[in-house]
Amino acid sequence: MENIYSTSKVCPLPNVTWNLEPELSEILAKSRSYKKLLFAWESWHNVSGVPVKGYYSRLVELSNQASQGDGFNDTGASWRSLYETETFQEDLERLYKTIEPLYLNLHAFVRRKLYNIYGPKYINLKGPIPAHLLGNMWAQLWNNLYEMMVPFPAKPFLDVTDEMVRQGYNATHMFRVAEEFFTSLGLKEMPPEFWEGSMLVKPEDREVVCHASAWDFHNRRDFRIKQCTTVSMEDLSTVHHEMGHIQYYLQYKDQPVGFRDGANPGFHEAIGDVMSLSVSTPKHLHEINLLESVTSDSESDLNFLLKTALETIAFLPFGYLVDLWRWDVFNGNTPPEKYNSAWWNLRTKYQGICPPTRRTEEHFDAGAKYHIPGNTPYIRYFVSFILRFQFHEKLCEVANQTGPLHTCDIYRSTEAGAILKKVLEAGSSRPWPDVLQEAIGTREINATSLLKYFDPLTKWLEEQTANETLGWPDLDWVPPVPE
Ligand SMILES: O=C(CCC(O)(O)[C@H](Cc1ccccc1)NC(=O)c1ccccc1)N[C@@H](Cc1c[nH]c2ccccc12)C(=O)O
Ligand SMILES: [Zn+2]
Repeated sequence: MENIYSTSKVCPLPNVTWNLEPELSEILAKSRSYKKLLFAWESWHNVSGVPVKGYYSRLVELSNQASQGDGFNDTGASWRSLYETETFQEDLERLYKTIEPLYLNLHAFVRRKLYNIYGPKYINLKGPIPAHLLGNMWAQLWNNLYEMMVPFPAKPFLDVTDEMVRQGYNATHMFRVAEEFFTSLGLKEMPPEFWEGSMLVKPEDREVVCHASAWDFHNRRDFRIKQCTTVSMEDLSTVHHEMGHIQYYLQYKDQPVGFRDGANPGFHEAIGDVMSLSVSTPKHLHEINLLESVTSDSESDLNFLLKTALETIAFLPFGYLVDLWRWDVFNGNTPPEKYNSAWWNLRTKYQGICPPTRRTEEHFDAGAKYHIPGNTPYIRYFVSFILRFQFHEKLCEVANQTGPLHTCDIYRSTEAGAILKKVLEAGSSRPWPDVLQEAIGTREINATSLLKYFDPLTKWLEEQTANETLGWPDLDWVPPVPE
């Protein structure tokens, strides 16, 4: 299934082939042509999803057998057990409810902006947003819409992709920049084996799994990243994300092998992204010469907060629903003949999006997202996106970063690095609530820090959407298919 996903191609013309990376992702990110976006979206979902459906239902059977052999009811139960919390699913629902109001405001704001671009034919101001218009193949990150909805365009533009290209950035340099951020905190540098063994760009001569990943070879020396890096700000974030995994590996490499894991899977996913919260600030981008001028006033702050919300708040419903769908598949509530309707029910219920064209049970749209054919759990990202802000708040405090949380940059703070180092070297040797308590003074994962971070934006978004319909009461609306 991973091979089908990684080698699927769309051929719009006889001698033109589009892979997911980079061609199709770039179209979803940059095109504003409704029809071109629809072609790319529908082609990818058909070519990558449909062929894996049969294999997937077989994987569910085999995986459940293995999990039952381990004493679990099904694979979903096995995956959830890693969080060692009896009330895990209730905790998640409560977490989601605390951030849902902010998501609804962001959704209404973005829908109105898309209405101004695509018009009433394709955007229903009381309905879900067509899934192919959000700048990302899965509508999971909306950062590529930022340039179309900058609140105060007169301020410096915060996506530094063009500047990175202009300065001749390449993949290796992006990884060096990320490494330098980690070492500035007193954390470890990448060992020589990392630079020798990693695959940082898509090779010309062979098919590879382009979905980024970080690997521990369990010999306490070899740690590698495989990433088809392109020069963009979005990929700079992924570089930090992957290097966060390597830093965790490096810090816990002397633990017994059974403890060489994150305190829980959400911890492993959060480390690199905590760095990104500092790196993406205008102040930091200016410091590393990617942003010519930096203005610190409330309008610039709102520009930055909106961009960050498009990369984090927008993700939360998707981060939540993927395993809501999968847990029901593993426990039998969702049989193969309901895979696609169950997927789209959740996609509309939580994300407020709809398929841009009719989807049937002939299709398997969950299979068009790496982690399904790759059989990689997903709730870890939802947990990490919340946890990231709790770490950020604490690290900013110890870094003596006064001022609003969203302007904080922990760069060069060895005090902040020391807090993180203790978390990382513990690996999974102690229960995660103990590790969290020792690091930031609370035993629970909660959205308080996240809501505090976005507070200025929340108020502004509420004003902006005062006359909008929040949510998508026209639940069953779908856009017309363009002639
Ligand atoms: O999938 C990834 C990054 C890939 C990974 O680093 O999480 C990778 C996935 C993977 C797992 C297992 C086999 C192959 C790939 N996970 C790891 O490399 C990894 C490393 C150590 C421990 C656990 C996982 N991100 C998710 C969520 C995400 C989207 N945008 C983001 C921005 C920042 C952080 C995460 C995301 C996604 O793309 O949908
Ligand atoms: Zn990851």
